[in-house]
Amino acid sequence: MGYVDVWRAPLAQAPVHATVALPGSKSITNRALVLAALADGPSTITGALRSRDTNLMIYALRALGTDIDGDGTVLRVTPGQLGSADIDCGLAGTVMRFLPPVAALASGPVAFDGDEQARQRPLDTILNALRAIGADVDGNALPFTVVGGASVAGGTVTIDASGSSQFVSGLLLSAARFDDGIRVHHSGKPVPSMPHIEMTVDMLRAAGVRVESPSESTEADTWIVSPGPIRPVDWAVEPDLSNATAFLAAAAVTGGQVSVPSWPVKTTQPGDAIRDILEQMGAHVAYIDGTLSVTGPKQLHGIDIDLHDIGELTPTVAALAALADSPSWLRGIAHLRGHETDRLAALTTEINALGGNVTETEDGLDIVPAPLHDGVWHSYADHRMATAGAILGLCVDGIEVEDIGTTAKTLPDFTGMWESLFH
Ligand SMILES: O=C(O)C1=C[C@@H](OP(=O)(O)O)[C@@H](O)[C@H](O)C1
Ligand SMILES: C=C(OP(=O)(O)O)C(=O)O
Repeated sequence: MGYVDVWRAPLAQAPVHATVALPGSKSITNRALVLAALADGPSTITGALRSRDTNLMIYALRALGTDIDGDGTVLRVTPGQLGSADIDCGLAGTVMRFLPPVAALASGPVAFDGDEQARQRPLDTILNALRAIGADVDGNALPFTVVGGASVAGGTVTIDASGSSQFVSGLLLSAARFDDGIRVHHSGKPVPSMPHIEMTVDMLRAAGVRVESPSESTEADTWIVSPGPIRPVDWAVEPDLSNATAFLAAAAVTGGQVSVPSWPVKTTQPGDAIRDILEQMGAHVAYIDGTLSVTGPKQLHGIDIDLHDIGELTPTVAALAALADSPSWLRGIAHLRGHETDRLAALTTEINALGGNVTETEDGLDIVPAPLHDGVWHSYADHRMATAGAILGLCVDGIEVEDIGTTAKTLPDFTGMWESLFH
């Protein structure tokens, strides 16, 4: 038998009371790094997340020719000539979807590979889109090679982005550097995670790039980026609100109170939606002087919710729902089958293995609360599966989370931060 790395999730003996400062957002950090590498001068990034996904982005951009200085949360990024490189994507969607368009601008071949599980994640949409706008790409999934030709024609491309918003974000982030910019038209079922595309558009605009998004253009589902320079920016990264949701959930399920400082007043991060979700489930949420505080009720209630725009929150919401006093229906998240793992299957299997009653539907999960018991919670190399196990472990004695270390994808000190909830 092989060695299984298990972590005994702490049971909350009393309501959790804590203030938790979260490190920077993965999504904002990795966008800032790409834009800084493509800019026409040096940028700084403060409050950068340092985690597996962001370190992979840093190593990849350095390999491509970018100078990135600083080993902490303050980074100085100086763009360089983009050239041949070998890129390890790990399991990071942002690396495998944001960098192929950058690689197309390099002066030679750029080989991409990643974790075993990453080879299952959908990529053909963006690789085909790159071919359609003049890039030379060999392969349709990891491993693949982009043979950079120092420039990309750009122009109009129609894609089906119903599998991931990152296909659109990836194309838009580099497009100002294409000869003709880009006009991306989506055709297919609705695009998920739209706030993440708004995040891309907002950050491009902050870097001086002209972008038309569907809300302003006459054409639905169409984004247009004009060719032109990407300006250097001093980026200040917001805390990662998706990672914050697990800690806020700790208050919600134990009847305690957790506060997260530096919660942005206005943000495109999907994690902001946890405020409404927790209120709907019966928690009290207060936002005072930039600090978000959640106070848990005696008992949480179920929720009927479309998570299409905020799919990243599903593992947290599923854990909350499994501990509620009435059924929940989580809808609009078929695309989660292409995340780090098939999250719909993983959540169903793992909650049911503890005695739960979850049914996987075509586009989500039906969760009927049932008494849960001890057992091993498998993570499937998915950071958010691991944190969902930790949430359940607060209320169910004897949950052992296998591969808790996988949380390092976006939060290297997860266990330290989680254990600090009890001091
Ligand atoms: O652009 C981004 O930073 C992200 C977009 C979303 O991807 P999908 O649209 O594939 O869900 C999200 O789930 C992922 O965690 C991060
Ligand atoms: C889907 C996720 O990550 P990725 O950026 O790898 O797609 C996630 O963090 O929930």
